[in-house]
Amino acid sequence: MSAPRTLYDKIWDDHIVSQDENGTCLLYIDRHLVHEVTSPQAFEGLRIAGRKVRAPEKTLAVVDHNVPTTADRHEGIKNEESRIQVEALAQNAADFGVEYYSEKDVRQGIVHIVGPEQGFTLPGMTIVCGDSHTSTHGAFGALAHGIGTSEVEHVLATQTLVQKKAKNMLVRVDGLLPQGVTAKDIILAIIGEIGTAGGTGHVIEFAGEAIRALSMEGRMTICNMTIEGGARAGLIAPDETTFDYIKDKPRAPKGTAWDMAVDYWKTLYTEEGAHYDKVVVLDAANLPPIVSWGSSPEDVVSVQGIVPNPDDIQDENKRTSKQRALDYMGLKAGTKMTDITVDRVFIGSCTNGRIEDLRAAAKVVEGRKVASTVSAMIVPGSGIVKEMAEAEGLDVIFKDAGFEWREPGCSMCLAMNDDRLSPYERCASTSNRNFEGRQGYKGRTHLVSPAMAAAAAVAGHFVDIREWK
Ligand SMILES: CC(C)[C@H](C(=O)O)[C@@H](O)C(=O)O
Ligand code: SF4
Repeated sequence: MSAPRTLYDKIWDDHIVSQDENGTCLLYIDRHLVHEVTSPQAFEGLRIAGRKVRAPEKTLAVVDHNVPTTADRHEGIKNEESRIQVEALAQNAADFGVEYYSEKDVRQGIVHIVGPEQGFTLPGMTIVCGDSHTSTHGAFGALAHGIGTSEVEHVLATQTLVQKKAKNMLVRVDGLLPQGVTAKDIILAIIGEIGTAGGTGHVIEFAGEAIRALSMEGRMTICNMTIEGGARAGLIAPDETTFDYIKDKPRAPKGTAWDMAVDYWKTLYTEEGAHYDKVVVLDAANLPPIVSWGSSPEDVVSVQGIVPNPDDIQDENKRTSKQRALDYMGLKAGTKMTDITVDRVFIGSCTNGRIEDLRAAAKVVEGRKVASTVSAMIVPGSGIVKEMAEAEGLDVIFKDAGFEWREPGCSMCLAMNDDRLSPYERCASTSNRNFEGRQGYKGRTHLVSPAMAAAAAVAGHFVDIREWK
């Protein structure tokens, strides 16, 4: 009998085209997502070599990073650099016969929100994109990770990728989340515990009662940020929640193909006794809402906590780097997190720009007003999310409260379009990265859940959402 296998082992084994003596494999790639930032040279490479895209039907292109999020974008993109990148993708998609969602298409949005929404992302698949947050798709029990531009070219040309297998890591989250605590808090707490290098060389499978209880949106939030914990990819075994989400999505299998697919998807779980190289266990029932205080996603504390004191750190390098983070963030050790005021609030990104995130934020702000000291914006992750939200009247709730209601895109998650922080502005953000300059030169980012961001917008400072009435 063969040794029990993990979910990762199974998907890996199912996609091996060939294998070297040193273990390097050629993997078959089921789905390739493409955006405007990391694809221009890849398409250019094909052009120069006179090659075609091997499997256009397994490739989907969408613009997200550079598109403006203001309503007037439909009249054309004013920023020259952005316009050139967006036009290049449109041209490349047309030239190579790849399906493309432009900023005028309701299906357009952040690539990692679009894939699942269209049923392009399915369990058991290998999925790549020239983007680190491709790990998001692991929520469906797909092996999904980011690749570099030369690999984008390789996948476009061959529909395969050269890979070495990573190790297996398990993160088990037991118990159930308390009221007000979300998937975002789980993943921030995990990264706080394992550090940004904690998952290096591993694929993390998330399991346990708390993960099972999450919606697909919550699972995507968790897998999205796996990459911030250093792992190659994140995985969650598919179950009824997954199948319910996928059913009837535009590209999902239909009829008997659906039944056959579900039968296969049900085999995608880790077998009893399978080996993990590393195991981390967390208790969801004791988790508080989390806020990041520094310039790394591992710099996190409970909203009831204080800004930590770097002097307490033994390791000199670490002490210096955390002191630098405090200086950058303009914070003093010992400050209560709830005393920190914010200037901006950004609700969106591939971490938290889905319908459930907007519902959670709307629930918090309904009938209230954004503080006069705060400027706040909601950026739906896709045109479909925007449409759904508007059908439910969420846009009205947000606009009445004083939020800006924008068009879909990466927006202020990264300073690659017009949405950005000014120097020293402090932002409660539902995105995934808080590096120096991430949201704009000298901007200060605090990572939080959508409900926490919404509450900060109203209060003007961080508040414990568990006490929100
Ligand atoms: C621009 C892109 C290559 C980048 C990534 O790979 O993640 C971006 O999406 C990000 O979040 O920093
Ligand atoms: S929303 Fe942010 S993290 Fe996601 S793909 Fe866009 S820039 Fe990257």
